[in-house]
Amino acid sequence: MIISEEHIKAASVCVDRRIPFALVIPPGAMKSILFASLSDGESALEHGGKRFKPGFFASFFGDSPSEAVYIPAELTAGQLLDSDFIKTCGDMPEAETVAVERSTDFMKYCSSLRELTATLKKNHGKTVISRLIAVDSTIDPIDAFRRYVDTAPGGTYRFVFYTPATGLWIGASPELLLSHKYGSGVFSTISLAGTRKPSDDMWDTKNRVEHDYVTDFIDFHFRNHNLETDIEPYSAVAFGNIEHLCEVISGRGETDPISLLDDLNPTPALCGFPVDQAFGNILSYEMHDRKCYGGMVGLADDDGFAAYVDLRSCLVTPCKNDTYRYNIYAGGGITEASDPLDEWNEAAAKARMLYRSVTDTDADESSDGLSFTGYDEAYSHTVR
Ligand SMILES: C=C(O[C@@H]1C=C(C(=O)O)C=C[C@H]1O)C(=O)O
Repeated sequence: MIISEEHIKAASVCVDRRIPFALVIPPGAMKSILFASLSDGESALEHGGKRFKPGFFASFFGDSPSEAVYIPAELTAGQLLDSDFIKTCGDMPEAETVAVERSTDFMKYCSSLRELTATLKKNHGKTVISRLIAVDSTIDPIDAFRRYVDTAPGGTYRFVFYTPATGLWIGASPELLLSHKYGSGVFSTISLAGTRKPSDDMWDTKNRVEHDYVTDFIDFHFRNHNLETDIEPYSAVAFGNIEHLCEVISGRGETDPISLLDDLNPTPALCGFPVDQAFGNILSYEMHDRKCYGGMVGLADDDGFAAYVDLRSCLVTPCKNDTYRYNIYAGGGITEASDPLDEWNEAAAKARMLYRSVTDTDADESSDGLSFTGYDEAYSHTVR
């Protein structure tokens, strides 16, 4: 089992006692890594701001690395499972993040997207708009994470973490934002945007246009940091019943890695282009606060760091009667060529695996109007 019983129990103690923690499985890893700490609010960056401190870090959408929350590996699983030790820890603060929000309304989403596409027909560019899918479930969050890990691709960065500032998040990110070994002169990332069914053998123009905004943006910032960019040929990355258009990108040279990360975050894969226009559109047309969705999550050690985009993720809030509210966030790139129903269904397809993990139903069978209904028919029109 990728997550040991000990880590599952230790993570459950952290959830119950609101102890800041992260349980992480990096891409390709066969074992989970646990971080837990009683200290809260410490900066994730070392003095001088040029490196991350060893540990787990996460940030809100649009925040810079210096604002990231930080969890060092201070407490061991053994300590967390020692009830005498836990008694000495006292009570930790409640999460500051109240997450009991409603799912995005289909009609409002469609009218919003119609307005946005009309604006983009004039101004051009791309904006990523997300949906919120809120679902109540009696499935315990650590169990939901275990179920998600069982189904999410092994190439994803799988995480569950809690801090009072962010609340409790579960995710499986297919998107590397930046990895770097200090002093190596190599910076790695991917351009991941464009979504289709695996059965399709073509990437249509809309997907290519959406994708190229991301590649051009990364290439621009790499060059701006005097890095020599190398872009590998297009590939397809599978995520459940969809796949994404991907280019692996590396940059060679020397630059301040934290400042490069700051410039890349968020890329047009989660925000859009031009950046200011996209931020403005998100504020105007999206109907919820993204919180950590679209921010970053990552790991650092003494040698370097790897930061991923916080996506295919949800915020979990404990509710009454042993139920939990799972707020799943999922979106897609909107251009002047977007059709609202297709985009609605594409976001649903991205959320589907997580939805299944946090509930016992398949989304298609759910009767709560969260609507994955019509996915197959509508989606087949999107992807040509
Ligand atoms: C915005 C999301 O995914 C991003 C958007 C994609 C797209 O628009 O095709 C594809 C992969 C991700 O970069 C999400 O999962 O919520």
